[in-house]
Amino acid sequence: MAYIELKHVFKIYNRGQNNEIRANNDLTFALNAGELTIIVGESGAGKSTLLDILGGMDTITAGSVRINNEDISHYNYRQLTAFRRRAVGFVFQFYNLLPNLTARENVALAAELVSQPAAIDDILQAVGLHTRQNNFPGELSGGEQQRVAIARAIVKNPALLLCDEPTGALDYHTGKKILKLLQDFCHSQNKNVIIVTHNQMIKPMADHILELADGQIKKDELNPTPTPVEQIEW
Ligand SMILES: Nc1ncnc2c1ncn2[C@@H]1O[C@H](COP(=O)(O)OP(=O)(O)OP(=O)(O)O)[C@@H](O)[C@H]1O
Repeated sequence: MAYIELKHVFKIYNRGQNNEIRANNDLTFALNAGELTIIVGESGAGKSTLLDILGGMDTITAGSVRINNEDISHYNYRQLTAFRRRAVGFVFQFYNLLPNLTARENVALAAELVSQPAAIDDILQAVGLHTRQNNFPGELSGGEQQRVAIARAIVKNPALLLCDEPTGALDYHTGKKILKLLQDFCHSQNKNVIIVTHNQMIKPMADHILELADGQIKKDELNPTPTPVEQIEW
């Protein structure tokens, strides 16, 4: 069953003017429940715009966006905020942690947003941060900070986890560990994980691959046998 369904989605900046930009230009696709999806494409292809739309952080110019049978395309600001809190976790390239809160406090704050969060101790353990939970972000390495960011996103137990270049600021080995965490979260808990990346080499880890160019879908492929992250080299 489709968990996400987009039909003829347009996101147009400066509509009708001669400098009109079609960041998303007629996107139609469906993602099944429980899929790890990788979205690749050149800079400016419209990947971040699409991720923002899927996460209810941006509105569309035309078309429809259904997520888990909710049509979010006509939601107002308040409805989108409620949708984001309830259903979506975000992981960004530069972590976006609150610097004056410890790792544990960053995660605890996110847990307060939802009615049924996961246990904070279990999540910190799962991302391997239980021994560093009382450290502030500035005292942690890039990889550790990204693990806090993932813990903060998954403690909400979101059905949909959106990741924008989650390994962009990390070295090869640390990046690989982060991707493994994301793949495990998706497959062990049957969650929907979407990763935007410039790295074409990690496509084999995905169940579903979307390639964007000039705001359009150039390829929409299913991968019935995703490769475990530890077996991928790049
Ligand atoms: N707020 C905005 N106003 C005008 N144009 C915008 C705005 N946001 C994005 N764009 C344009 O929309 C297009 C798609 O941008 P987007 O950030 O989605 O691309 P991307 O594939 O994520 O690129 P990158 O890999 O460089 O992050 C680009 O041409 C960008 O300049």
